[in-house]
Amino acid sequence: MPETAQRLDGLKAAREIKEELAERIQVLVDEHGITPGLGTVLVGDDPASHSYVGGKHKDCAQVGINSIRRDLPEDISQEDLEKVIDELNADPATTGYIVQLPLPKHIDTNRILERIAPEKDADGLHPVNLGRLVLNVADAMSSPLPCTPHGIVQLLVRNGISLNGKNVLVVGRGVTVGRPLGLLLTRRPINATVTLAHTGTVNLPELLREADVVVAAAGFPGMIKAAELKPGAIVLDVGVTRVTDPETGKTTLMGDVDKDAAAVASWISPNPGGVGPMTRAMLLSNVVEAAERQAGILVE
Ligand SMILES: Nc1nc(=O)c2c([nH]1)NC[C@@H]1CN(c3ccc(C(=O)N[C@@H](CCC(=O)O)C(=O)O)cc3)C=[N+]21
Repeated sequence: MPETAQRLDGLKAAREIKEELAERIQVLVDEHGITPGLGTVLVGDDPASHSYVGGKHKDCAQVGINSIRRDLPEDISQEDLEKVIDELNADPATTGYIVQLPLPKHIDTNRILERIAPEKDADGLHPVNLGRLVLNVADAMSSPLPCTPHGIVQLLVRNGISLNGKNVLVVGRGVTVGRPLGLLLTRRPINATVTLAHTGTVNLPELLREADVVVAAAGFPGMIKAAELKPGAIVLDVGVTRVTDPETGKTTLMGDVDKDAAAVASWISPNPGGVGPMTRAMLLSNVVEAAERQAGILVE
């Protein structure tokens, strides 16, 4: 099928955002003597997690953010991991940091995430920061936004797309994407009408037919088919699943949206090259913003 949809190019938008951040970092360094630092906490040796964390440090080097990397053994105890969190909370060189998810099964993830100092939460996933989003008081002055939802908004805005009054179907209720995205898109002035679908949803085909915008964040490769979309829909493909070909042993990344959707949609985010790079750009943005708050640049 011919591809008619315009591309929501995440690599291009992320490049623009990184250029803007590099200028703000220069101001922080020159005028305030602060070099922002991003810390990553990585437990175990999952290859996908290693590749993501490696990408984040490469991004940091490009824009002038220092990298603080804590790679820890798979069998680390809850107590020892909490000690690392406490160290990063106390380390002035670490402006913001993330704990790469998923953590091993023996670790209580929520207890770890709650221990991160909210002002150093680069993911925007600390209960205090998610709470500010629920209360609709999250802004650059006070707290970070979750990276993937914020990246999706930026990708649309930077392509001149407004969601005002549009029917947005979010497929997936995960804590990093679906749930906070619903909160973000229903704020003024974004003003979207959001439906949050999940594995318990019984009428997904009907919801898809009505949706002006579809955000697929379910983690089931190829689950959204071209024929199910409303013609002209705007499609954001967030899901990433690593699929290994049993014959060649080669691993490829697959999104939640069928490739043929590009013949039906008006706009589509490629995967890879769409929302993923935007998530990383927003992580950098959260670190720079945290440093600006610390420098007193962002005050009311
Ligand atoms: N605390 C925490 N924060 C996260 O933000 C977080 C996490 N844990 N755990 C895993 C997921 C996944 N995630 C991605 C980010 C960028 C790409 C990305 O940039 N992908 C490239 C392709 C990269 C490749 O080839 O591997 C692309 O879409 O073009 C993908 C996935 C962040 N996550």
